[in-house]
Amino acid sequence: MRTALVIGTGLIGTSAALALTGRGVVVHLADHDPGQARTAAALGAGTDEEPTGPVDLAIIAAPPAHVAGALADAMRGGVARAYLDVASVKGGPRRELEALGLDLSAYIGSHPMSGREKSGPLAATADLFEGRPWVLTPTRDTDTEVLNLALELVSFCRAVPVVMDADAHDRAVALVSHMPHLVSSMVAARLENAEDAAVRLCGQGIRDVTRIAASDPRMWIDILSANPGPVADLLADVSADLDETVQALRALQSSDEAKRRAGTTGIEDVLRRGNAGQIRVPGKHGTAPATYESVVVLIDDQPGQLARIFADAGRAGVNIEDVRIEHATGQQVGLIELSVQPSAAAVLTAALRERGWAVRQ
Ligand SMILES: NC(=O)C1=CN([C@@H]2O[C@H](COP(=O)(O)OP(=O)(O)OC[C@H]3O[C@@H](n4cnc5c(N)ncnc54)[C@H](O)[C@@H]3O)[C@@H](O)[C@H]2O)C=CC1
Ligand SMILES: O=C(O)C(=O)Cc1ccc(O)cc1
Repeated sequence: MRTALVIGTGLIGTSAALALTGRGVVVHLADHDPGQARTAAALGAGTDEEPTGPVDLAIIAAPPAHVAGALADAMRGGVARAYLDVASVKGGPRRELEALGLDLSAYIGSHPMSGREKSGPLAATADLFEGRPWVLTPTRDTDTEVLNLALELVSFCRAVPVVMDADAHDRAVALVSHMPHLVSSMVAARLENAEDAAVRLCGQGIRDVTRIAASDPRMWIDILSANPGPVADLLADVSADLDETVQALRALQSSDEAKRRAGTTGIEDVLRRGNAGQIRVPGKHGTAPATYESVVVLIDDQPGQLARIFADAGRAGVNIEDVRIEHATGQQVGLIELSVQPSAAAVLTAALRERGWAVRQ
């Protein structure tokens, strides 16, 4: 990738632009508020001058509700060879684009799983995405060149590509991002009218739990509006836990010893389930790649091959955690190494063989 256009130069757009500029890519910056693009340019993220011809990759980093419109305008203007968005929700924007009747072979949805509670270019950093998962949601229609440019972007930002189906992504982020965001807001909301004497005692625990509650509500209304069902289902589960925990705590206030014992059991249950969930949270840099298993496939170096293999993996219900592509010099074939969870390796191998792929032993 030599040239890129970032449309929406806030936290995410400017962070990607800084990373790309640092890798020698010529980056053009655009925002519906020209002041934001100017600020990003002043930070060294690129130039706010318009490109003179189509760039290699246009990155749409506007709020989710504006993604389809901004993408459609950019595609109709032919500003790039490939188009990618970074919105936190993937199913809705794709369906909006489909409804607009655009040719989506030059488009790929994506979502860097890294961000901050702050917005705007001044909060941006070149290393924001380092070591973090960056979800790509190619479909069978995605051109291989477009997928390759997206992989290049992820690699330039030193993130880890994870290939997923758009709706599976939306269910996953409901669990690991959207529902926790609301819970964080609800905990923080308890502090609004609390006494100063109490708030002064806040320690690291409540800082951790409430950090993301400082985010811009307008952005989160957009995100939650695009993923309401999965988030509501998860919050209903949290709500059931809350009801049981309230009952257990009330039982602890009882004068009846048996009830108090039941209360202790109830509290212990939620705390132990919390321990069991917490140990599954990967460290900042995700699960170590060493825990993945590789499935290696020989592919023809032809348009659409990569997108097809990812779509077949998605259909088999397997998430690709990482990809490495090796092109055999002078030959029309390449080797693609798909890293997956160990439990998924056999499933993926069988599913790909069934669909005619040359999976290596
Ligand atoms: N904030 C976070 O932690 C993360 C956000 N995202 C996604 O990244 C995207 C951008 O989010 P942030 O950078 O946090 O927001 P931000 O508020 O920092 O920046 C958004 C920028 O887009 C501009 N904009 C709005 N509508 C536009 C349009 N139609 N055309 C051009 N520019 C437009 C705004 O002026 C603003 O400068 C969103 O889709 C969000 O879901 C993804 C991962 C993390
Ligand atoms: O600040 C944090 O820890 C986040 O998790 C931020 C975040 C916000 C929105 C996303 O779509 C992804 C990440």
